[in-house]
Amino acid sequence: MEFQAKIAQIDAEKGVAPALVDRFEREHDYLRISLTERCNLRCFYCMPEEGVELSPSGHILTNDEVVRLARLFVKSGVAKIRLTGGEPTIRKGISDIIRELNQLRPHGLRSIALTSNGIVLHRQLEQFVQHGLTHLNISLDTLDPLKFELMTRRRGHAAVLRTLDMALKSSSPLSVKLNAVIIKGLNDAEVLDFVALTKDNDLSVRFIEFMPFAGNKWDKSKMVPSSELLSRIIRRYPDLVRAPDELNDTARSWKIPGHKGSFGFISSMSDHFCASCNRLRITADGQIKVCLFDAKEVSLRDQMRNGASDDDLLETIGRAVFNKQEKHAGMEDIDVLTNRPMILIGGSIAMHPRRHVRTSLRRPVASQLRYFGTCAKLTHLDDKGRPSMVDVHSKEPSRREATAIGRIYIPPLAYDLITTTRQDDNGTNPPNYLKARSKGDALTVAQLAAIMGCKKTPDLIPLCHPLPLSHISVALLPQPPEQARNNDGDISRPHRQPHRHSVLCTATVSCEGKTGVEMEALMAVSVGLLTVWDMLKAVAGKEMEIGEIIVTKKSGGKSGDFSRNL
Ligand SMILES: Nc1nc2c(ncn2[C@@H]2O[C@H](COP(=O)(O)OP(=O)(O)OP(=O)(O)O)[C@@H](O)[C@H]2O)c(=O)[nH]1
Ligand SMILES: C[S@@+](CC[C@H](N)C(=O)[O-])C[C@H]1O[C@@H](n2cnc3c(N)ncnc32)[C@H](O)[C@@H]1O
Ligand code: SF4
Ligand code: SF4
Repeated sequence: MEFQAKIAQIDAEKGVAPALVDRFEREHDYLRISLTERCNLRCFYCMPEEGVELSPSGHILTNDEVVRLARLFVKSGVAKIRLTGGEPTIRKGISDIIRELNQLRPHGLRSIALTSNGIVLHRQLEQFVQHGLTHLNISLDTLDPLKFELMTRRRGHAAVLRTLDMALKSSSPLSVKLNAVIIKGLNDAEVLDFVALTKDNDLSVRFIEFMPFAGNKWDKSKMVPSSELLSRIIRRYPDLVRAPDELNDTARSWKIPGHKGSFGFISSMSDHFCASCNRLRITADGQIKVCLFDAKEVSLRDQMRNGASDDDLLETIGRAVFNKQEKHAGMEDIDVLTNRPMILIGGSIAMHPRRHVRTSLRRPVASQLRYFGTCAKLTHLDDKGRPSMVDVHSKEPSRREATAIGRIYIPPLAYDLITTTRQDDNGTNPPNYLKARSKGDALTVAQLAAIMGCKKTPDLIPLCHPLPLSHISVALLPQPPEQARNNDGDISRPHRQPHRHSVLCTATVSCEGKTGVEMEALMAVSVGLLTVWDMLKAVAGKEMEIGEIIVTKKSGGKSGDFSRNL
């Protein structure tokens, strides 16, 4: 035993393997494993009412696969594993999984944790603890049985309370936390009742900010910032004090002097804790997901079933970890549509039928590889993902040409100003620099700007080669709505707005060189359109819109000719 403790200590001190360290030097020693996509509740904030399409059972990791991955992660430095779901307690064999995880202690696993809704857990809790469970988080959002039914769309309040009671009385040491997702106007008035639970119980209550996931109808106005809840609690308990947080804890904790327990806030939305993030997750169907809010996933299950070695798996894990983002997007920008619902992440039911979510999430193998940069690499990144200019010294120069187009939508008044002689000003009071100018001046300025911008491309786009351009031609064509509809023909493009006035900018650039000139053509169009904006902003600023910038033709070079019909 002493020997095992020694090994555990050495393992703990050696930190995590490089594969578990990301670009921001975050060491990932906490793994969340989802054991199932199923659940016996239907919490409205976690899954859409219509449910989620479940993966076929053969796609879910087997117990052996779960344990194999757990062992690999622990040997690579993971010290804490949390079992989650769906509802992990309804997975057959969970007790065996906990027992097997317990065998990983000599390799450095210190905590075996479980997050559960507590509905059926009271039947197995004692056994789980005997098998090695050390930390239990029970989710309970309300102390009112009727509200419970409203929030979870199922019954079972009494069963959860029974589990909670049993956990608090557990004979073996068990850390018990209670998770409550707080929703404005629904359960935020119960916060003080939850805090009161900490008086006589060694319990950590955590108030969780409502987070957006596919299908959960998240709305900022339903989210109660942690700071607001804290102010309410301070009004009732002015002498509360900060409580120590565990390293990398999601919660900021507080304690009321004399209370046995504590309470805290998981402010994932208003004050994220990404800088100290040490978490990785495996979904029930065996995908590694490096961030809760990142839709990218790669299948460890498929690799295992195709005979991958532990080294192969670790390499895949390493690439995924390396590419982890610094933090999740801001509150309004989180792209919930491409992510899974929470229940499928572990810790999802989709806006779209699951099939659709699947196609965007489960990438075919080739595109997964592309994502991790092994096969079709981004040409401006080197093997380590650092920016690098492409070396073209061995390429033969050839004639290259590219055409790009783009459009700026403008209001009718602005359209009149650039297409009408200003002497007959109709009293609309245009700015001085547009007054008394003849038709087309603004567009001439934009045309010259586009040509100058094109020549500056390598100065602005870091890894673009400077090229000896032989010709730049730029045309800016004002189009009334009818004309846009008649001769443009590109109405079918998704963002096309044929009912609006616009200026279509076309740039064709050519050179005798070793690389293509599409960046130069795109730059010319972009700068031309921005200059139209600048010239018209005094009369049209808020109503203008630039878009539809695309390459329509390219010729020369090894990749051959390309043309995209308008
Ligand atoms: N942003 C973010 N929030 C997370 C993550 N994991 C869990 N959470 C939040 O924490 C809440 C509670 O999740 P739990 O399953 O109890 O896990 P935990 O809080 O990480 O557990 P501890 O190990 O006790 O810290 C979830 O509802 C989320 O709001 C994560 O990786 N990122
Ligand atoms: C997805 S559940 C899985 C484990 C288990 N079924 C449970 O409810 O505890 C894990 C945690 O995520 C929380 N959760 C689910 N949807 C959430 C959301 N939209 N915002 C914040 N937390 C959420 C739940 O309250 C729960 O505490
Ligand atoms: S939070 Fe999600 S997974 Fe957990 S009990 Fe509710 S519906 Fe089930
Ligand atoms: S949002 Fe992503 S990076 Fe931030 S704490 Fe959660 S998992 Fe970590």
